[in-house]
Amino acid sequence: MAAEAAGRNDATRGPANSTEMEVRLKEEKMKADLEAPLPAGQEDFAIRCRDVCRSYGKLKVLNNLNLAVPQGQIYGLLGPSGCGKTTLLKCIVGTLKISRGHITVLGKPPAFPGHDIPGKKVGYMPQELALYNEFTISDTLTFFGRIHGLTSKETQARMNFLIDFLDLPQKTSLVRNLSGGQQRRVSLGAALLQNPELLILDEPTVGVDPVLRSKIWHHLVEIVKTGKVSVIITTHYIEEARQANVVGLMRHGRLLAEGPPDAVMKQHCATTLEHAFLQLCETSDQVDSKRDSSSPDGTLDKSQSFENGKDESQPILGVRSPPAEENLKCSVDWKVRARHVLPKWRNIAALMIKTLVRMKRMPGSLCFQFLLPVIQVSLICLCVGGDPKGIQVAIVNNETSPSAFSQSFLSFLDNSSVQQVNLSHKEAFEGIYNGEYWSVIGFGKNFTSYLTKRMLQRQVSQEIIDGGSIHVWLDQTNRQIALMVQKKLHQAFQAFVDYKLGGMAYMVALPIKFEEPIYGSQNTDFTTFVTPGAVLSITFYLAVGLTALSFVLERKEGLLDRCWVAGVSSLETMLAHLFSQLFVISVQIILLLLMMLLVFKNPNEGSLVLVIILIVLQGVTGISFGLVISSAIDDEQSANQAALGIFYPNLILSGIIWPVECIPYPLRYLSLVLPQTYASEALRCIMYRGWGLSRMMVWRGFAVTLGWNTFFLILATVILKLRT
Ligand SMILES: Nc1ncnc2c1ncn2[C@@H]1O[C@H](COP(=O)(O)OP(=O)(O)OP(=O)(O)O)[C@@H](O)[C@H]1O
Repeated sequence: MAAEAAGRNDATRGPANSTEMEVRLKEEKMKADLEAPLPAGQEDFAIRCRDVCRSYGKLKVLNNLNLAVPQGQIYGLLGPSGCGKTTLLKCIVGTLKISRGHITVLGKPPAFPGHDIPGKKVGYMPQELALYNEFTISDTLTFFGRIHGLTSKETQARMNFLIDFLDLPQKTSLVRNLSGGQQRRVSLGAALLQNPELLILDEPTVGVDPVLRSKIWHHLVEIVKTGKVSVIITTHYIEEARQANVVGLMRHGRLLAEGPPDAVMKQHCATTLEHAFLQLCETSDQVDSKRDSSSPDGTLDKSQSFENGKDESQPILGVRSPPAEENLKCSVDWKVRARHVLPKWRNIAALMIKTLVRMKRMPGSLCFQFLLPVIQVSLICLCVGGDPKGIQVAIVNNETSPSAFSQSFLSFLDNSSVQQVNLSHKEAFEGIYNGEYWSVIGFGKNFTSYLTKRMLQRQVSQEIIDGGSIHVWLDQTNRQIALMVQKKLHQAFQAFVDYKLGGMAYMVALPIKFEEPIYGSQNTDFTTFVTPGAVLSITFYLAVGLTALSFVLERKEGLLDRCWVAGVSSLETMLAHLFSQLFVISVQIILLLLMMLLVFKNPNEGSLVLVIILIVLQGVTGISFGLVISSAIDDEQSANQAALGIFYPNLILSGIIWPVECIPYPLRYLSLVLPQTYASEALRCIMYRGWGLSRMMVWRGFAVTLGWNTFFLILATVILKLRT
């Protein structure tokens, strides 16, 4: 149409020049040739694409493309790099959705419920290697065999054949130790494994030596002879496609020509397919430039023509557009639809075994994963929340007598925490200004007599009050140390007056009596507060770390697509990851609890079962959150940034290291909806108050955790589904 339109425009302007005439003649001739009916028996198509469009953002990659792969034949899809071949294959197998048009594969649209495409009817070899590097050849084929539901006997038989046919090394060889060519052959083997009805091979012969290349083509020719297997293959070696029954020449997202290789060469009077293709490209360019120059203003904007989708849509040669009858409405029984949606345990088991085998092959990494939480919780128990030790304080004591009160008082000061250094007034102040001491404690030379007067006389002068006081100058730059020094001084004074006054001590003591605590003990330290929240946080973030990269790497290596084409659904992928990581976090949690309760003697007044369930649920929430990151983000760096970026704000806002009550109000609402705020509180209530699920503060910790869990899992499944 575009060519006709261009022709009409030319006709109004005057006779076309001789080059244009030649182009048009060539075009007409080729059109007539390729529009000739196909030989009998080719009316059945394994694949039909009609007016298929697909864009990446504004880049229109497939442009009203029509293509038909006859049943039981080899179709060679040829075209320069970047013309859209891989995109088309991905649309055919259903890993990419088309923006417009229709595709039928073996009679039904891709991903049609119960059709097994994606599934065992199709063998797909993507352009990327899409192999697990830690697997052996045998593991690889066994994994795909499991997904396709082959018995181990069938898998073994096919494996032996493929190893022999593809000239592969021993089946116990690790994929990562194979050469590039060998790896590609293993990838081809995985596509051929289940004897699929449809083989979709994206450049299977790249990096393969000519002898094996010819062997592969020979095999393809053999398997299509039965008429039951169809093959679509892309290759950069145009000449090898002469062995195909039909070739399609693709450029700029549309098919320039489609037909048997001999016919294509004949009509271009070319001796090779490559020449024929070159000529087609030239003709296409001439038609394009002619169309450009015939636009009203002489400069047709190419992107505009792409946008309206009309000009570019028409193949310059007669590519047979399948009839409209293929707008078939396929109905499907609800049971089949339900089976299609429900996860298959076979696939989940295969994926879980895969993850466990990969873990087994990386024992160092697995041990590290098991030990990391134990190390982290040990560090927290050892280093956070305890009393500072060995704090140097300068003592300026102007009393010299050994029986002086000051000496007695200082003997009650806890020596493990406070290290006393006796100095002169000048040295002590120089030292504290130079940061050598955290405090200066001073006693006047009449401290003993003045303190006695303060204690016993009803009224005393200011001088006596001052002289009978212990003077303390603190370096308040470290609040914890300053608080500790103050606390130790109070304790020492209490012990001193108890010793000096015995039953009369009440006269100088603060009239506040702290009774036995209702919950916890008098000596509860900050570690006790931090540990439960820290345990949840460690479990959550290790689980995020375990999963955040899993899909990112698998997607990048084409493994997700390959599994998806083999019939694995997003939900199955998600559940398999969840279950296999559950194993890892279970071991982590057991080690962590042993360390916390038995080694560091953290108190637990409540149900250990509730404690374990809450920690496991937090781990599962971490896995689910990791799956969200993994499904939404494409590269490792961004996934790492997302996981790390969320770590600090969440830790600070969840009331783990400092009470939520300190958070100013608008921010506190945010804090309360985070996954670990109520959960940490619930864990503290179980462990230190011995509360159970009947208490709101406990059950709401579980409820919030479960809520986040469900939300993350659904979100991850939806994102993964939308992106495949
Ligand atoms: N995920 C993507 N996002 C954006 N653009 C993409 C994406 N994948 C492919 N493209 C672009 O789409 C165009 C077609 O790519 P495609 O991989 O289908 O080409 P191809 O014909 O298979 O090339 P080759 O033979 O080199 O593999 C290219 O311009 C490519 O840059």
